[in-house]
Order: sequence, then structure tokens, then C-alpha cells
Amino acid sequence: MAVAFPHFLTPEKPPMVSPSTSSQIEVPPVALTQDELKKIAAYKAVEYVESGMVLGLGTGSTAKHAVAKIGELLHQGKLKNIVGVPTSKMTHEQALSVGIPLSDLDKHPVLDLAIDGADEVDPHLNLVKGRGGSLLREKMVEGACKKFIVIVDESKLVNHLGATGMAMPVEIVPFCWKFTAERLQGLFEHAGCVAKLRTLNQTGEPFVTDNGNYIVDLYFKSELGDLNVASDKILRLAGVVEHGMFLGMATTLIVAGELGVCVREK
Ligand SMILES: O=C[C@H](O)[C@H](O)[C@H](O)COP(=O)(O)O
Repeated sequence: MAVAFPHFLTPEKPPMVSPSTSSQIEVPPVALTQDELKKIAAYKAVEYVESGMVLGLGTGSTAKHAVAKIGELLHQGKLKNIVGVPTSKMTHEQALSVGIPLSDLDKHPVLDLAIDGADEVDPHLNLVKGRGGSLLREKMVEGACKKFIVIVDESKLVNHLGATGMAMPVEIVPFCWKFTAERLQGLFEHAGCVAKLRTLNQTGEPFVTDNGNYIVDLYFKSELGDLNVASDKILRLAGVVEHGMFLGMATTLIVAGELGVCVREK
């Protein structure tokens, strides 16, 4: 499945020393860092960007590499007439700083392509997103795109969403958040769910999203079961704004790993 690294990335991967010049000692390549893998996936996704496109600009430590590369290509004149719709305040700032003209869903209700990272990706290209605090704007923007490319390093691949003991984020309104958190936990008692309000490390104050809401992270001890059923149950709860399961939305997955970069269309 893995394919060779594209030529523009080879400088990032130290060359093997040829046996003929190294007295038969082969020096193994230095392992790439997680950030280098994220950059490889992001740059691969940017190859899909064409002049004139309206782009959904993702959020996070992987998506930021794509935003930076798009800005660089615009600056070099290799891309023209790009309009970006950012999925967070942070991406809005970054996109402006690298010179990407911005718009929103009111002016551009249909987008050509979105590129964004994810916290988990399952074999059906379902995603968990929002561990960095963004999910609502991402879901709105990426749901309006004709093509949605997810970019990850291989550590994000899982067999089942939410089965790793990691957070499944749910954005809720601040009003009576304890009540909502308890009801969320109660929905998934069968899966040993524990619901925790996300707080800031320094102050212990609630983390506040770009939309002025709170996030409750759900932790499961066993498998969640049918994801669409779980999604419906969460969304039916008054007080919930959105959750971080992105089901059936991604059209393309780009994974970077030690063996290379792999592209999978849905
Ligand atoms: O809340 C953050 C977003 O959903 C990110 O896209 C997601 O958390 C992946 O972020 P990163 O690329 O930093 O791992």
C-alpha cells in the first residue's frame, strides 16, 4: 500500500549511505519525527489544490503545514485566485499571515476542497476530531466541500473510533454544563463512559471554544458500537451543539509513515 516518497520530500529523508562507499556498512535512515510526517501528508494534499479553488482550511498541527504551503505557492505565483474558508480563529490568523484571501460559508456555500487533520481515522475513513478544541466550524466547512482530504501521520489510524481510551469531544453550551455532561455519560453507561469537562491546565477554568461553548470529553472503556446510533443519541440531547465524530465525510485519506506516503480514496 505504501508508495515511495515524492521527490519534493526526499531532502527531508536522510539518504542511505551506499554500501559501495561505506565499506559495506549501511547506515540506517534517521527516523522522521511526527511533525515531519504531518508535513509530508500535508504537502501531498496540497498537490490536489488548483488555481481558482475555494478551499476549506483545517485546524491543528497537521493542517497548519498545508495552510503554510498554500500561502507559499500563492506567493510564488504557482497558485492563483485561491479563496480560503478557515475552520477556526487560529487558522483564520495563520491564513491571513501567509496571504490567503479569506471568505466564509455565507458567501461560498459550496467549497471545492478541504484539507484537515484528525485525531483518529478508522478503516471506513470515519474520524474523531476536536481534541485540539475545534470541531463545530470544521464540521460545517468540511460538510460543505465537494472533496475532503484528511491528512494524518500513521499514529492516527485505529480499528474502531473511541476504542483507544482517548477523548471523544462533544461541544456543549455552557448553561448547566454538569447536567449535560451527566446525561452524556448516562447515554453510554454500557460502554463504561466517563464524561469530563475540558479545562485549562494552568487555571482549571473551562476551555472555551471559538463559538463560546465548552467541551466535554467522553472516555469509553469498551467499544462504542454503531457509530451512527451513537451520533444520533448525542445530537438528540438538548445542550449538545456538535460532536467530534465525522462519519462518512472524508473522501480521501493521506497517511504519512516511515515507509512513505499513502493515498486512499473512499
Ligand atoms: O480540534 C482540532 C482539530 O479537530 C484537529 O484537526 C485535530 O485535533 C487533529 O489535530 P492535529 O493535526 O494537531 O493532530
